Amino acid sequence: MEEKMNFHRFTREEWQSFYPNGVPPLTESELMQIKSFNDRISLQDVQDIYIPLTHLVNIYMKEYESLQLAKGLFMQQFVGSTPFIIGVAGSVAVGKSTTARLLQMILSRLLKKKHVQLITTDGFLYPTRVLKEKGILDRKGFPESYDMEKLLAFLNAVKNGEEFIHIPMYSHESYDIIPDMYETITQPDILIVEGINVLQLPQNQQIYVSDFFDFSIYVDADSELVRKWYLERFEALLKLAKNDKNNYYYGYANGPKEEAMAMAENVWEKVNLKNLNEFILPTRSRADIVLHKKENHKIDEVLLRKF
Ligand SMILES: Nc1ncnc2c1ncn2[C@@H]1O[C@H](COP(=O)(O)OP(=O)(O)OP(=O)(O)O)[C@@H](O)[C@H]1O
Ligand SMILES: CC(C)(CO)[C@@H](O)C(=O)NCCC(=O)O
Repeated sequence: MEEKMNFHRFTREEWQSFYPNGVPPLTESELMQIKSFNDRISLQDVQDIYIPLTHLVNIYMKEYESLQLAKGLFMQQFVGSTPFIIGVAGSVAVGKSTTARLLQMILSRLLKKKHVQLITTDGFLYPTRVLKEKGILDRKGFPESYDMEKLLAFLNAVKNGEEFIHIPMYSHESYDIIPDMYETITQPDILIVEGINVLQLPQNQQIYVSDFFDFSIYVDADSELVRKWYLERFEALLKLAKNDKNNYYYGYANGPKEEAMAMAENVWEKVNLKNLNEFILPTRSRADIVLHKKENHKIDEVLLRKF
């Protein structure tokens, strides 16, 4: 593929050999902690893929800190430390939040002094009420469904070291922004920002979201596989919805299964696959790292951007 000329391409074995030892493996309790948030995660991936990846992130961080210091010296000014921001992009249901959580856990463990926080851009979606007013309820996840000004202001506040920043929260269960509930970001050293839109170009703004990123990862897989993961996750959501009247899928969960699955297949095709092809996939070449997955979420290839 043309775009991939901009990348060094490594097999899993090659990538793993870049950091084969020199780091103590994760302890049993740390591995259990990882399993506890998703028991399907391959611990081999953690060791083979994520540990070398966090070391690469550390290299980028050291470079970033030294540039910040040199700029301060040049300006003859004290410049406090500025948070390092990592973007995690990719399709709906490709596994961005799982990757982002793994990265957060491993970075916190390897860099014990660093305060690592994680957010998703889902919180910056317009609430359903506003999407309806704008007539774009069926465009959820597309660029116009996000309050990009708010996301940019948030990233700016993080970089400027604001003490407490409150951001809205999104619920996959209610399929909406949760009213009056906020997440608080408290001066992290590293902030991981996960979302389908993190590498997208601006709609009307002067700056890009990615201008705030110091490192970025694109989680990639064949769209047929992602479709399968989307439908599997939907099935799991349906089970949870069965006895929960407040769940958006309550009606579907208690109706014929084929109807519910046909609806999800249609949403995949008309919304999420379309969004992937039109707006998400074209951002892949902007990432510093591409993690390519095959069946069972197994990472078979890692791409590192050349320049
Ligand atoms: N490494 C992994 N091993 C096994 N299962 C995984 C892995 N990563 C993700 N999954 C599963 O794939 C599905 C999608 O993952 P996840 O919710 O992390 O995706 P996402 O990209 O964050 O989705 P969205 O954009 O909709 O929030 C989930 O059912 C999750 O449990
Ligand atoms: C919230 C997003 C946009 C991204 O996480 C996605 O999960 C979503 O809800 N997409 C809209 C179509 C759907 O219901 O899957």
